[in-house]
Amino acid sequence: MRASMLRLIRSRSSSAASRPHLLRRAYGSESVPERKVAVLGAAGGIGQPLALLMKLNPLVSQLALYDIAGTPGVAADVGHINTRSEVAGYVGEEQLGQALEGSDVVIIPAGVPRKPGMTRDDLFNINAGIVKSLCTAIAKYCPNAVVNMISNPVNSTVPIAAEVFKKAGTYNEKKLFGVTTLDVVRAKTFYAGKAKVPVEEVNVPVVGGHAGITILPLFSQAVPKANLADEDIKALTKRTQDGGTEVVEAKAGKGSATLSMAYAGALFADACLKGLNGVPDVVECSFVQSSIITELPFFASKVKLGKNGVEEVLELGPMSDYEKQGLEILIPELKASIEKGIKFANQ
Ligand SMILES: NC(=O)c1ccc[n+]([C@@H]2O[C@H](COP(=O)([O-])OP(=O)(O)OC[C@H]3O[C@@H](n4cnc5c(N)ncnc54)[C@H](O)[C@@H]3O)[C@@H](O)[C@H]2O)c1
Ligand SMILES: O=C(O)C[C@H](O)C(=O)O
Repeated sequence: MRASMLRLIRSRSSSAASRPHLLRRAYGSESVPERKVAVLGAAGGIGQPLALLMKLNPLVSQLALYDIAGTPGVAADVGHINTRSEVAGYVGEEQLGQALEGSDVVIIPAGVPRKPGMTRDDLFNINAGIVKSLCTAIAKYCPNAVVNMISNPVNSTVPIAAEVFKKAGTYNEKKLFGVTTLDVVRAKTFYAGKAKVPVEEVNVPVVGGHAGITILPLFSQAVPKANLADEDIKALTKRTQDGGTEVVEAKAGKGSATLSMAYAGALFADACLKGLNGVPDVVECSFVQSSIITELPFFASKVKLGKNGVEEVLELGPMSDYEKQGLEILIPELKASIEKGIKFANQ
């Protein structure tokens, strides 16, 4: 999201916000299409700040906030912010169809979070069913939408979504994304701190999946370059892999990452919207259907985003021996999580 653009929108009066043609002029000759974004689980720990951040995004014209409870309040609150999008709250299954209809992007942070001592896979029993029913509705009401899956365990919920869409005859592998942006956000932050480089200049690809050792940051490709010792790289890798657990333990039973996840989710949704709008060279890491990288059907890697979703899954690039070893080790665990999701969706 361009800060200058946001300032321009904010400086317009609220009456202009209800007249989209005036907002179009604010972008000069650029045509900014209407885009509907739906957030499922919008009253939750991630959902609320994510709703706020999507309300601040000038690429969004309609924001649908859905949950099983609490969304009228969240929608009324966020809806008073004088930015472009119209906000509506939807509550309960009978309003899910309305929330989804016409959506370009659906973001799913619905489901239970971890408590200390739990793995992400421990969430499977509850979250798999939630994701299955939400994806069944997506297939019915907005089969062409880009889906950003946040609900854990992402390594299994993305395959569940794919199977549900396949059964409904709506699966488009270019439009289903597991959101792994928080791993990239953490890797950037931790690397900048250790390498003592400005964090806003840092880039680090993170590949594999989104749980423990399946999270593989490629610090050998980090920019700006820094000559960190092997021990430092190992510690940074471990901290990135355990980033979620670090937050779960610090919150001591009150859930997992919500604010940093909302930031990461908003960043990834913004990249998807830019891709849909034809902005060139939008590249983010994401857990997607993948055939060129490993034998696994899904894998997180750098992905080029375009008007149809995934435009290209990019190769991993040169890796250190330590990273190659990490890649080998993660494959059996990631494979099992993917298979678990596929099996669940088909039973
Ligand atoms: N991908 C990632 O990097 C990442 C990061 C952080 C958290 N997460 C995951 O995101 C999920 C949500 O975390 P949270 O902290 O926001 O949890 P939360 O409990 O605070 O919020 C979850 C929300 O989902 C709603 N919900 C439950 N069932 C629903 C359904 N059938 N339809 C719609 N909404 C439903 C709940 O009412 C609640 O408001 C968890 O599974 C968590 O593990 C993923
Ligand atoms: O760790 C969790 O359970 C939530 C999330 O996957 C995270 O990485 O913070």
